[in-house]
Amino acid sequence: MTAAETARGLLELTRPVNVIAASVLTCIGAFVAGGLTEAPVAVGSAVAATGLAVGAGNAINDYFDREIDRINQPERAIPRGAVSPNGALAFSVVLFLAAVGLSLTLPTLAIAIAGVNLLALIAYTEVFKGLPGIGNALVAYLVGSTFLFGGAAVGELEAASVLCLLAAVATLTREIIKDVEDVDGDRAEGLNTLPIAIGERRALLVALFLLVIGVLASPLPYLLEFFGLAYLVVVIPADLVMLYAGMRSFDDPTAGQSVLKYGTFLAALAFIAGRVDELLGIL
Ligand SMILES: CC(C)=CCC/C(C)=C/CC/C(C)=C/CC/C(C)=C/COC[C@H](O)COP(=O)(O)O
Ligand SMILES: CC(C)=CCC/C(C)=C/CC/C(C)=C/CC/C(C)=C/COP(=O)(O)OP(=O)(O)O
Ligand SMILES: [Mg+2]
Repeated sequence: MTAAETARGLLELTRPVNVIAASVLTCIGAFVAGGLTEAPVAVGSAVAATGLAVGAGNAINDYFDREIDRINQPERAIPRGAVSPNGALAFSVVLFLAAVGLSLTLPTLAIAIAGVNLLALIAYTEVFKGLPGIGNALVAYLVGSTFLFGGAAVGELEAASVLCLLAAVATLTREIIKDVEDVDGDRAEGLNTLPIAIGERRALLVALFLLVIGVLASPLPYLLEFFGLAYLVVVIPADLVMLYAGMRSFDDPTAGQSVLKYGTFLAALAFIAGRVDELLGIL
């Protein structure tokens, strides 16, 4: 294995798209709290801590999942041999320590959120992932908490709390669909995920029900006057993409969860557009 292949493998372990996306969510949490100009250093530290934590969480997840991934995802860095299991674990520890170091420079509430999240990321795969719905709910909380983390970094949580709930519901939906996609490897490893516990179709119905709740609640940031009209202009198409993804998952969970992921990215863009419109009065 060349150094370049190992470096590529280490980068893959972090799932850079998720690292960037989650970091943007933390930045949005600070942005809607009015913090980008008031506390730029704290926002920068929170964004960097989020990215490092997500990279660490993804790397340790692949370390613990290396046997499942030999069935479900053999092309991943550890099963294909690009990174050794111990190398992945050491890499994850370094990222976790860097996230802790940055988090300790933040206000107390942000430190508390980071502490809970970092412990949750370490415990997720070995403790919570195999519990029906519990592991999904923990990942959903972790994604939603990025908004709280960004808001806590600048001391304002009201708007961030609403975004937290919307992101958590959409993530919970996607996590359930992903478990339907992974049912073979998870069953081989003895994991009692939601689709294994209640059946794949019922799990998808639960996921779709949750998604409909989230979509129906999605106008709240506009109705509560956190965001301007531009938010609705962008979030309504995002809602339609997410609903399509939820329904597509019944015949193709792989396609459904992938389309849903990009629907949530469009929803995150709606948060940005809504806040900019609120500040500048564009629409
Ligand atoms: C209804 C409404 C308006 C919902 C808001 C949706 C929203 C903005 C959700 C945020 C989703 C997002 C951009 C998450 C960041 C990326 C991330 C860390 C996702 C969690 O990853 C866990 C996942 O299991 C990893 O699998 P994969 O993505 O396939 O690598
Ligand atoms: C704000 C701070 C300090 C931290 C935030 C941490 C965040 C946003 C975490 C996002 C969720 C995340 C990265 C969870 C890690 C575990 C993980 C990758 C769960 C999904 O993995 P599996 O259930 O094994 O499914 P796959 O490995 O097939 O994707
Ligand atoms: Mg995994």
